[in-house]
Amino acid sequence: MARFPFDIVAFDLDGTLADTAPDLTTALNHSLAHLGRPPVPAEDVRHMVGHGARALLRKGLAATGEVSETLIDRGFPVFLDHYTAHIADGTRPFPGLEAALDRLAALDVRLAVCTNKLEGLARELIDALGWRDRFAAIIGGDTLPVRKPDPAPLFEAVARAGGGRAAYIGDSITDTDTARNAKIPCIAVTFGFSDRPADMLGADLLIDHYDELIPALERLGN
Ligand SMILES: O=C(O)COP(=O)(O)O
Ligand SMILES: [Mg+2]
Repeated sequence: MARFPFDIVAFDLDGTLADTAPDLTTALNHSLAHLGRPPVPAEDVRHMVGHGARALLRKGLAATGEVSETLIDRGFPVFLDHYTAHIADGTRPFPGLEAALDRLAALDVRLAVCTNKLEGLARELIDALGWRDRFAAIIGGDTLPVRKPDPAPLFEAVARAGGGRAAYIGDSITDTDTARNAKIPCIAVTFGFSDRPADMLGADLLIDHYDELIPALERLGN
């Protein structure tokens, strides 16, 4: 049998590995309520995720009134406290994900996470989902001085996972831009948080379900 074409598969986190929208929505609305703002519907919050927690709060404020750095500074610790305490209450892996990760591990493929979530939150979530041993590297939005779509975090994830031929899996334009900037092949999931259709993201391939991941990687690498 031909060797699997990738040594490392790196994944975005929110909207790619897990549907984190329920807990992000609850924490965002908790911090908005603290600032006297009405809640934002979960369906809108999905499209606000991908640039980190402060950006999420900024978008939540913009959707409900004025935005200022003072308000963000006041709301941010409230958001973080709530989110940390409830990080996996309603967050679930996307269907078929864990079976696909098992199959990749059995093929000796190393796995990494490259997210714009704060690294500490990403690690908390990965632990809470029982995934600590699955990932050889976890790079967050604050791990380096730059974050996605700068290619450096993805390069760092690949390097910390031991280096080699890599592919990146994501759900947003930030992810496909990151992969293009890094010249790393990219698969976009169609079930994530993107507000634009997945076929507009410029990914090399799309998958509608994690059952399609391994065949897609084989096609991408050959
Ligand atoms: O917005 C965030 O907190 C991170 O989102 P990401 O995991 O899709 O990079
Ligand atoms: Mg994402």
